[in-house]
Amino acid sequence: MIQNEEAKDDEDRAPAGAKGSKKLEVETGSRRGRPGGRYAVKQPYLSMDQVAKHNLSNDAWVVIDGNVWDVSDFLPHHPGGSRIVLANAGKDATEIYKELHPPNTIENNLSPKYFKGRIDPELAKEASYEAEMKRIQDAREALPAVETILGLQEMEDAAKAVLSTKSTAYYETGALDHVTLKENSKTFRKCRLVPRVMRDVGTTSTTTKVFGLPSALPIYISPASNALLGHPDAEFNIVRGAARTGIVQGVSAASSLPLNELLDEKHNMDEEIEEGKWGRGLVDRALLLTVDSNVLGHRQTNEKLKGTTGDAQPGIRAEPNTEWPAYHDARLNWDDLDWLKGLAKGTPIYLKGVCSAEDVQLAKEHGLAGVILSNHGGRQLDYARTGFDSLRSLHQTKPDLLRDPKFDVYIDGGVKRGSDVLMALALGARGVGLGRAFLWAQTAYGEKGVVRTIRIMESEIIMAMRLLGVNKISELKPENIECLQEVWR
Ligand SMILES: Cc1cc2nc3c(=O)[nH]c(=O)nc-3n(C[C@H](O)[C@H](O)[C@H](O)COP(=O)(O)O)c2cc1C
Repeated sequence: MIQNEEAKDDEDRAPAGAKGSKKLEVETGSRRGRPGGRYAVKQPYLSMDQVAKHNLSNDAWVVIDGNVWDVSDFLPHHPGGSRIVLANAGKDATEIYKELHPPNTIENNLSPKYFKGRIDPELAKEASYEAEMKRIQDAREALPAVETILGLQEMEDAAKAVLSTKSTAYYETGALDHVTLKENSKTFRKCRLVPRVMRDVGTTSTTTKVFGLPSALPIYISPASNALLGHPDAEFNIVRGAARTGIVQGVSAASSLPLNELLDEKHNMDEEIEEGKWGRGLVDRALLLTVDSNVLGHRQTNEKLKGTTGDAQPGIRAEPNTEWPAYHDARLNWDDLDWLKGLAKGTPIYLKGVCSAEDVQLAKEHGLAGVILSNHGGRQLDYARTGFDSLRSLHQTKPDLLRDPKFDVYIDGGVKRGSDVLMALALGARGVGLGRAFLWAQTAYGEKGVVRTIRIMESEIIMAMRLLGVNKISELKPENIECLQEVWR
């Protein structure tokens, strides 16, 4: 493949890897080789079987976007080495080519004589689907054992290896320029933990209540849509993992599986888990009203990939559903809460997606059970501040709201380590949500990935508590944390 990150659609520019390619008959900067252009000749479609015969170093064809190219002469000049090209000879190489090259690299650099024809677009689609299946299957087989995954970043990397480009983009993306998205992952770096020493921490306990429900840990699974893009068992993986470990799961209204099926699965888990210590009874509900999504955020990465192929996975729905018009309503306002409270019939309601201390105050005045300080994983309003910064601001401006035993404040966004969780708790959050972490986990290893992620967080939380000199969650105090003055940076 031609590896040239820098190459642009520039008429005067040397071809990709120009130095090494000089001997080759490439048309410098020319677009004449572009299929369908000036030199395009009407000819019957080629079949993939025909292409497959050209898989030798002196006779190598590849298919890119349905166009067939003879790359035999180019092999020795490929800046990334001939081996990678040869490995794709006789095949549809669209996927790997696109990962490594700017658009039109091949068209702009190879002479038209190397253009052999086109594959029937329908067949090309099928071939690239099959190539993607094969890549995913191979990647799954190459995944390391789940027990060897040591941190949440490793879990994310494992998931990305087995996901299609499009599904990765759907999970990963943020709104517009990703300012908030990137900020989320850095937000905890502005603070430091302040340990106390010589305290007996031999009996550390992480148990607490999250959304009024008993929880083994001060973390919960934040609701996220479309788990089915990552794994055929989708949200079942998450239900099972949460039940096994005793943490609370938020279910998205845009979940790929219906709520009643997830609740049935929860009951089944309760039967299965002998001790039932954490599993049983947790189908009690709290209602999270997402208020940062009155319109769907502007996610350009997803929009760019709309209608492209290569998103399919074995047994998995191909297109992420990014629409759900019924779930967005620009008219949503505080007066709607009376209506919702009527429907909820006493089920506690939490507002998810609050940033400002004034809105936290309003939520309390409206008799709600609490709020989640969140920017929706950076997917809604770019430049919105982070959940953690909102918590810091609340702590500075209205600390009483964080001390009210009848009103809970949670945060989410960018949480990857046990220390992140402890920082939030020290400032008064009751618990911390993780969104993508569980999408990645179930994608890579299904239920086992979800359990592994929770166990990793558990061990990091316990370790950090002990090193901080804290035995119980309720012992975490603002004295345990010191932060830079700026709320964002
Ligand atoms: C792919 C994806 C889908 C999401 N879907 C929803 C949703 O349907 N409802 C909702 O309230 N939040 C949704 N969220 C936001 C999460 O609940 C959570 O706020 C966010 O992911 C936290 O950031 P993190 O991913 O860095 O942990 C989604 C997030 C992602 C990444």
